[in-house]
Amino acid sequence: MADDVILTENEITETLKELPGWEAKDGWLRRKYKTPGWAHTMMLTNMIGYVAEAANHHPDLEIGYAQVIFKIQTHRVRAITESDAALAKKIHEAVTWLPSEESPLSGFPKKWIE
Ligand SMILES: C[C@H](O)[C@H](O)[C@H]1CNC2=NC(N)=NC(=O)C2=N1
Repeated sequence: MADDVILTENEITETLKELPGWEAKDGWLRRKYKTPGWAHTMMLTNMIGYVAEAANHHPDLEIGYAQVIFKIQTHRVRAITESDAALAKKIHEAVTWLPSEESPLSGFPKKWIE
């Protein structure tokens, strides 16, 4: 496993350009995801858990009826590292994915996770 590479302020700013709706606050990358309700909140939480375990890099989560607040930093160094940016990008890709117009998949018929 590579050593923890702590991101500079400029690198964090550049990272956030690729992460719509995210912020860097108090040494954490953070994003609030709004869900259609409790069932989607639970599915989203489990998906995050699965990806985090596969990555062996874990967020802090705050779960509400129709939202999940995702916070990530590298605990070992108490700072935002390349690992945090990589996990945030993967999670954001998975959370926001819906079928394209060209896809044979119809997609969830109502409001999805934002
Ligand atoms: C032993 C295991 O690899 C470490 O505890 C991992 C697990 N997940 C982790 N997640 C995060 N966010 N930071 C860490 O330092 C970390 N360390």
